[in-house]
Amino acid sequence: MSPLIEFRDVSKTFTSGSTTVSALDSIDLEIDAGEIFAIIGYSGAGKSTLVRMINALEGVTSGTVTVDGVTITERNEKEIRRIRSRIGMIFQQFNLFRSRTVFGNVAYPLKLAGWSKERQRARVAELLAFVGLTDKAWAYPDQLSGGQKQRVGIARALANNPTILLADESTSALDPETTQDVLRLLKRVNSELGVTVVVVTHEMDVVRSIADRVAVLESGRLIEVGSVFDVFSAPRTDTTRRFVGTVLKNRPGAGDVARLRARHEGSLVSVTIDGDAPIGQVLTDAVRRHDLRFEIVHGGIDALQGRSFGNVTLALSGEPEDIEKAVARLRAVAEVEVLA
Ligand SMILES: Nc1ncnc2c1ncn2[C@@H]1O[C@H](COP(=O)(O)OP(=O)(O)OP(=O)(O)O)[C@@H](O)[C@H]1O
Repeated sequence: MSPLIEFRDVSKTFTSGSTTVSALDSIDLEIDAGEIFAIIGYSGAGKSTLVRMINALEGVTSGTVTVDGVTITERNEKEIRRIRSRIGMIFQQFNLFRSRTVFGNVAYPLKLAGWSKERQRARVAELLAFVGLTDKAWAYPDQLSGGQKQRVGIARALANNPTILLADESTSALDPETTQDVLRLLKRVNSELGVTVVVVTHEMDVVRSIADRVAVLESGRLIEVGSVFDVFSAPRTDTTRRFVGTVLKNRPGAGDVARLRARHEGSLVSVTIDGDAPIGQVLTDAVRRHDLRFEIVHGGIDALQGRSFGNVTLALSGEPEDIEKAVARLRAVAEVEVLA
């Protein structure tokens, strides 16, 4: 099956006066129908530029972008408008019309598409029920909380039954609890309506909460792409490791190791937990068989896409050969590193 969204060797440069900025550099990326795909990167990495190419709000300098089999970078305005009508978008600042009610905001794209008043009413009622805002139909945006405003944004973006929803930093203006509410709603948009969702964010917690796959952008280049589990459990670049470190307790850094060494006797051993490896059982056996003691001194275990994942650092003390044997047994079930 061909991907729903495909970037082939896409580059983008912005030129103003004598300065040229490379916003995107040779991007190859595929997003499949039905997935929740996240694009993460620091400010200026090129995330917005990339996502805005999907609905042709941004053009390419070179390369091609194909959406549902149509190479939009080669199409005229009229054809682009037709494709755009199948793509919804939500924004960090919600972009609602302040002078229109919630009903008026959600009905707006339907009005533009020439729907009758009666059909508009029925569709808006359905959308407001879906996002849980039926009782706010006649409120104005200024009377709503940030989370409610984003729900209106989502209802409006869904009005024309899009196949793709683009969410550009859609929770960045919200507190953590409201963020989770909105992310749960986006998950329902994906699972109940079958909409492919592309989320742009600088927060790894958003990626962990919602995405199936993630791409990491740095200075306009795609440095990593994979399932959320794979990227979190085995990040291949320092930038990705830093992002992962913001939500998961990782292997201790150099400063942590020095501190741990000063406070604990024995060997420091870092064990990566992935799935249901019987780490506890191996440790209990080792303690029983050899004269060994252990202390858990750093780390934590979390759930990631339904699997346990994390890292714990143990201080193992006892005879060196017994520690070696215990480490060998741990190595049989997990990734283990003896910290220098
Ligand atoms: N219209 C423009 N004119 C000139 N430069 C631009 C324009 N749009 C983006 N850029 C530059 O392109 C680079 C990528 O910007 P982009 O907004 O895509 O990054 P981002 O990862 O979305 O960042 P942020 O999280 O801060 O929004 C930046 O260096 C930015 O300054």
